[in-house]
Amino acid sequence: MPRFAANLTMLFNEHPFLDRFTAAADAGFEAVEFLFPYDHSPQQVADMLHGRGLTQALFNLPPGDWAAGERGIAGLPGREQEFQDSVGLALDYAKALNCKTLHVMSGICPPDADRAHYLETYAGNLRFAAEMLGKEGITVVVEPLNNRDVPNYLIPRPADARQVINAAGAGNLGLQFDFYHAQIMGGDLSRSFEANLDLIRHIQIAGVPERHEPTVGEINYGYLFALIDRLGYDGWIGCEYKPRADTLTGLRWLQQVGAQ
Ligand SMILES: O=C(O)[C@@H](O)C(=O)CO
Ligand SMILES: [Mg+2]
Repeated sequence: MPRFAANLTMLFNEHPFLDRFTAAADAGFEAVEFLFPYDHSPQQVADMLHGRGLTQALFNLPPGDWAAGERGIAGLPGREQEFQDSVGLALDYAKALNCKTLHVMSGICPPDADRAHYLETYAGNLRFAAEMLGKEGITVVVEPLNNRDVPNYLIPRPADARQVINAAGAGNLGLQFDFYHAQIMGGDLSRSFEANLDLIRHIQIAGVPERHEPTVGEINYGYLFALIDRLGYDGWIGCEYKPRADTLTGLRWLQQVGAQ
């Protein structure tokens, strides 16, 4: 059965961020992930993580001005210096958390912009990040985001991620395969997962369409978990969903798919 990591951005929101580590450990998780740790010092976050013997599966580089609608800056022409500085900041956290997988968000490409130029920019910045972070044994991942939740995201489909990873051409670049986004962008999940297995370094899950518990909605995760095992993926699977009610009650889905 796959190994699940609690996404602390979405789960355990009953607690302040730093208390979610304890809540996840108490619920039986051995690993966590989250979007951004930057409101707290690396030491504060590391103390909570290591205090409960948890593994940090993944987090994201700074995304630019999130409140203003930015969803990453790595594909935005003219933001290269800011991006390079953000790699250094993320590295400080990754070292403190002993985190070996970091997600670099591409950003949004306005409909009237030169998409090829954005893709070139993203590939160049991914190359930079992969080289700098690779010295610490870190893998850099690209995640396609569906264009209903994030209109005009530069990388909406696994095929777009594959293209830019190939263009960047570094061995420590990979794909973050979020079944929620992949389903919304066309589905065919089993075949798409298998076709991209060579690049997949992290997985995330949620129900579709509401992004609630994996057992709520149109995706048959019991089938997919068996497939994931059969194909030999042994990395973490991030539980990145919005609980319908409280987090602990919602975690009954783990029993329903035979995971615990
Ligand atoms: O799927 C998501 O939304 C996240 O994994 C992410 O990193 C961007 O918001
Ligand atoms: Mg995701």
